[in-house]
Amino acid sequence: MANQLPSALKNVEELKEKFRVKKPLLFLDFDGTLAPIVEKHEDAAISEEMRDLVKQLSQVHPTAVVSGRGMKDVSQRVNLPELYYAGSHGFEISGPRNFIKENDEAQKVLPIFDKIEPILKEKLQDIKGVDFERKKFTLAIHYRQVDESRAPEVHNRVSEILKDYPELLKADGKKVIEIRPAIDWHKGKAVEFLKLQLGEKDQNFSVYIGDDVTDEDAFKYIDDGLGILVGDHGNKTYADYSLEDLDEVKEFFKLLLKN
Ligand SMILES: O=P(O)(O)OC[C@H]1O[C@H](O[C@H]2O[C@H](CO)[C@@H](O)[C@H](O)[C@H]2O)[C@H](O)[C@@H](O)[C@@H]1O
Repeated sequence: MANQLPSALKNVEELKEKFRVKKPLLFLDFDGTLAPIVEKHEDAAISEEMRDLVKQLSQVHPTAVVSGRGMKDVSQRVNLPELYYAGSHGFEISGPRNFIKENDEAQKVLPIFDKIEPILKEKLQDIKGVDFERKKFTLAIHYRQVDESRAPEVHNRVSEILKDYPELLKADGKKVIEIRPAIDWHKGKAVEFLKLQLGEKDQNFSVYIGDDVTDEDAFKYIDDGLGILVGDHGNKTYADYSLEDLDEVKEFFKLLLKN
């Protein structure tokens, strides 16, 4: 059981009771929550069953997907055009009827990403298995396929280069380093923004489901709802409940859909 948190499955009736008082808005992370973690980031996929459950849920409760992936990438993988999507850890947001919102301050940092990407690639080229994933507003350096003994070297080399770029900061995820604009914006703030698009002011209750340390920004930030941690990322969590894995996520969705 993740982090000794109470199980969202075992407490589902209590949660549904809360939903009767205030209408829930659902915020769902992608990798590790809707799609299983796999070796190569480009192979991640949502199952038909999970997609169908998210579709059904979104017809009952306003739903958004909040991901570290690029916005286009995650929206294509989920492939439910009726949903809102926050990509690049919330720096880019899209929604139905061509809704687009990008973080203006982060736009200014884009040329620095263009500059630093080849430098990092050159510095890390001798470490077998390092893989880059450029999103519009963030750059991921994956090391899932790097020999474990060399992972600290990847971190150290990236930190060393970033010392010259105060406009960027280094964050960690599951076997990935995420380079982000050094701006006070994250998944939690993206959720606050999305609440205004999806719900009515002060009338809703936010439910955020995620598995990674970057989801903690949302767990911490949401003050009118609850967080559900999938699995265990090994760090302190601000979530309120847990689900063990994707099978439990599906089970939880099925119970939410039951009258
Ligand atoms: O916020 P999320 O939707 O959970 O995205 C977080 C990162 O997920 C992806 O990387 C992770 O999943 C990969 C596929 O399972 C895995 O190979 C990798 O080790 C994980 O870190 C994605 O590639 C990143 O861009 C996201 O930021």
